[in-house]
Amino acid sequence: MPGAAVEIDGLRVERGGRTVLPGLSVRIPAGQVVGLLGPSGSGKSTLIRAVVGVQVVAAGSVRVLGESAGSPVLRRRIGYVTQSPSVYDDLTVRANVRYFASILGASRASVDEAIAAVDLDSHADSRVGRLSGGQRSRVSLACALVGDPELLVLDEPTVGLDPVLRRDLWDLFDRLAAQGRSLLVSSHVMDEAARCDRLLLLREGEVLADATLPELLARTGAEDAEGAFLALIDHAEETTR
Ligand SMILES: Nc1ncnc2c1ncn2[C@@H]1O[C@H](COP(=O)(O)OP(=O)(O)OP(=O)(O)O)[C@@H](O)[C@H]1O
Repeated sequence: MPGAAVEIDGLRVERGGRTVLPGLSVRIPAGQVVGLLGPSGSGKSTLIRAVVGVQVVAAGSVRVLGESAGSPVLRRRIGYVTQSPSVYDDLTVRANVRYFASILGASRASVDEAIAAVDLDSHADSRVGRLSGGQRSRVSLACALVGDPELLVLDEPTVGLDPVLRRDLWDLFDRLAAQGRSLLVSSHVMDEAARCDRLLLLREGEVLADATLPELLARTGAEDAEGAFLALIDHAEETTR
């Protein structure tokens, strides 16, 4: 197994007076696409926030690329895309990506590369406020890619995208991983599990499974990711009853 991009030990997070992550420990390998899956409210976004260093943590440690999560030196090494696109509506696609490039000290050429990577060349000079929801999320992704990050953390990047765009984005994730980058991608679209090198299934803030899809299928006897996850969740509920 390759080195770790993220190492989490005993992570406890409380939000709104509730314990959301009670004591999570996990290791996310480098150079792979790791899918973070789980029911709504299971803590995926909270875990992602802890990895990028924007979540108040009650206990435990989160190490990212060998540094403490949230450390300023990580800012240039991590690309983070939140669930709602964080881009400027009144600027063009190119101006948005250029803005992030200038913050990160990235080259002009990398602006065009990032726009091409998300297949928005033909909209580079359109104002973001005039784009569709799926196009806006791709602008966000281009802004995250432009700094050439070692770790990309993407919270539901394919929501609202049609099947062709979803496939194209997963192809892009594969290419980025093949270049040695690490990706942590949350999703609740189960067929996307098949595109991940490794899966992390959360349930109620705990890791229910941390395995490859073939391992999960072998363990549960299910035919697909959805069947495997349902079997694991049913099993977990039976044992806690
Ligand atoms: N800002 C907040 N304040 C208080 N509690 C929150 C806040 N955001 C999320 N929570 C709670 O934390 C828990 C985990 O939420 P989180 O957003 O991490 O789940 P998720 O798995 O990403 O869900 P989804 O798939 O619906 O986005 C939920 O019970 C939620 O109610």
